[in-house]
Amino acid sequence: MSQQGTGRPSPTIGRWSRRGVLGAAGVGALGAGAGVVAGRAGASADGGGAGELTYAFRGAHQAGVVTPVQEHLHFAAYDLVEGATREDLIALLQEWTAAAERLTRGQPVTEDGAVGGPLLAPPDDTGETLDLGAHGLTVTFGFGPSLFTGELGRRLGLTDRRPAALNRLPLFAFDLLEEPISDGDLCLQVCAEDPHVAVHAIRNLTRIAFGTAMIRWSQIGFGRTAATTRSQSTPRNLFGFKDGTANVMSDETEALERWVWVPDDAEPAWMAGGTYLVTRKIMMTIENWDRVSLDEQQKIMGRDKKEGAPLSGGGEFTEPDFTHVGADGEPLIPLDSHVRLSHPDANKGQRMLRRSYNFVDGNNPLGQLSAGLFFISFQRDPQQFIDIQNSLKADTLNEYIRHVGSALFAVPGGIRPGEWVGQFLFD
Ligand SMILES: C=CC1=C(C)c2cc3[nH]c(cc4nc(cc5[nH]c(cc1n2)c(C)c5CCC(=O)O)C(CCC(=O)O)=C4C)c(C)c3C=C
Ligand SMILES: [Fe+2]
Repeated sequence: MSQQGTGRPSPTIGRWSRRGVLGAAGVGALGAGAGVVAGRAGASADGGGAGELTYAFRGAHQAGVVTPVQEHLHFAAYDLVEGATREDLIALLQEWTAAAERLTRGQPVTEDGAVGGPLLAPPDDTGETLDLGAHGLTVTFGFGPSLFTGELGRRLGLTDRRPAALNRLPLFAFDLLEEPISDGDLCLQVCAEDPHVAVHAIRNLTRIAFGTAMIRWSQIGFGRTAATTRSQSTPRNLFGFKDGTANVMSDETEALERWVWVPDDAEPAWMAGGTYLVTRKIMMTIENWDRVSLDEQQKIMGRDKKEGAPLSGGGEFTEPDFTHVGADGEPLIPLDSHVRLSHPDANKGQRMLRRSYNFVDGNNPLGQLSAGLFFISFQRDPQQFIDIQNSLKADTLNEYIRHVGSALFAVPGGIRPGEWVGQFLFD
């Protein structure tokens, strides 16, 4: 059985159409390679389950952007090691492509895998997910600004390939960034319905990178805090509020073209069909939040806690009405509320696709949970994030959160059979 997970992206998007290779026959042949087609191939002994869910690795766009948001995340940013060459990077991207494609099918990283190789050599695959299946695994590749700049950019011959929009994110008001958990030359966003599967993917892809790139920072996330299809329920973040209600959804074709996917005629050409990925590690002082009254919590968010409805009235999906005032003459959705300040009305109409996760990294010495939101957004131009984040300067939510990590990556478009992720960067 196979199912169409979401609307299939237009086959005329990006690099795919530019090279003019997609006639009607081509589209048909690529149907299952559009990056968002989900399948449950075969049936397991126990009648099947989430383990069999797969998303196509190849398609007009990389998987892991509009794909229905999975429950688990393992995100890793990498730096190239001292002396790594252009050839090393190309070889790494080719190996990562081959391994990631196999993993997303529920297979080990190579044909020999965990148990099929020589007895006297370490196995190619670490083996801890041998019996688990794909669990809807996606692997999304990104390139950081530092890959294109300075001595590294020159050594890799990539200085003139940097998209003008790919710069380190600026320092925002209230930022308390920690350098070791910010930025990076490369990134892999791995999402799956099973945490073991996500961690296994990062573990094995990192192992493949040995000698060329090493992890700079990484983040495990649980419990998606966004939806990308209306068929998914809206999840809640660690402040207990529904998060993702007004997200750009995978069937909003026009909005995706306008706000998420880099267009066909954009510069540089290798970014056609791609997007820009922002990560922000945001600590949430949940112990302080938990001492705030329900009324105040709702005013800070601008939505009610139970339904996620805007404080101006209606249900979860009713558009907020920022003109409504209460008996006291004050706006029902406060001027400094998160929803008012992040809304397109306050941001020149701009939107973004959010794909964030909750995290708890143990606790601090005061016995408080080191909890927060690993914010991930995808946008056609990083300026969308920059504008919205600047607008959040006046947000009352800032009293309860602290941005400690920040990164921007260029996510190249999807690939066809025989190609490898990032190939057109090196043309
Ligand atoms: C710069 C972008 C954003 C950051 C950083 C951010 C942090 C953040 N958000 C919440 C909780 C909620 N956010 C909600 C909506 C919302 N947030 C952003 C952007 C950022 N949030 C946008 C663009 C939107 C949508 C605005 C709109 O179009 O109406 C909501 C409401 C429900 C929803 O629509 O998702 C909640 C709740 C937290 C806790 C947080 C930092 C920890
Ligand atoms: Fe938000």
